[in-house]
Amino acid sequence: MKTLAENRAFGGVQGVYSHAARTTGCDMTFGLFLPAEAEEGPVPVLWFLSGLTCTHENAMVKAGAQQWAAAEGIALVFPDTSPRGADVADDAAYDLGQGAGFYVNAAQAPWVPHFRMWDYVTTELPEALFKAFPLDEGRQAISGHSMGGHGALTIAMSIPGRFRSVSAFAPIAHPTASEWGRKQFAAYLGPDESAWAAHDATLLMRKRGFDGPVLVDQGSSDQFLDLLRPEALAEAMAARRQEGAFRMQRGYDHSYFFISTFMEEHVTFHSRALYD
Ligand SMILES: N[C@@H](CCC(=O)N[C@@H](CS)C(=O)NCC(=O)O)C(=O)O
Repeated sequence: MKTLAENRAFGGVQGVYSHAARTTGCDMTFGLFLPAEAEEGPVPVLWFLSGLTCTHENAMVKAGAQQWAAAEGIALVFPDTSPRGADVADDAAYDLGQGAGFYVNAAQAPWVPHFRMWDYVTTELPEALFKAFPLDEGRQAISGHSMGGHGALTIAMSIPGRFRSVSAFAPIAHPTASEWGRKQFAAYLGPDESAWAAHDATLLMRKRGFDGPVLVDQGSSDQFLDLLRPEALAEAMAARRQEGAFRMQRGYDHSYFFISTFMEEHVTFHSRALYD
């Protein structure tokens, strides 16, 4: 584990670290905010998965989460969104390849050797984090934006018991019925659509839901609404009688101005579950 930066923030430390990852076969960089309480012992942790074109850095510098996490004594993890490097496959489009890992394990060329973001985020990074930092493995929550909201929802529903709460900002809510999903699943997972269902938040909500509270915020002026398909997830939550809330926020778009506006509510939402 290499320390790239550590800055004092809100009484805690905002760090950036990198490590050689076996799942993705390349060096991976992540951000980790530790609140002051981490000096005394393990603290609860909130994962934040980012969207298309993002690195570990976007949410770390633009979401404004640290002040609220510091107030609640919660750590924040900001993973990267894909493997990276000159020898890692890429695509000219912004929504495929580097910066667009979609939190899946690729099953076909040219993505197979490196694009294993599901394994990286659910297995390898947690192992590395809980070994190296004072984080409480028994108190985890997860959130994310857009492609990262898709990642947060699908991971939370697929690993019952790991996360106490899940939230999302403008998630890609029904990727098997959207070009933000069909294109990438065809590329990474292959043409057999039966393999795609495990990575669709709406389908997972219909099938099993989440054993804990769910909070989804969506801007009504989001420029990507037709690709995100929030109504499908809202319908699935209602049909399942899922604990939680789906909120349309009038006039907000897809940007980090929207995310930072509602970040305090998301952190306190998770804090209630983490300290329950
Ligand atoms: N219009 C963008 C679409 C990508 C986009 O809006 N990405 C969102 C997540 S889906 C984001 O967080 N971008 C980085 C940022 O705003 O810092 C593009 O074509 O590059």
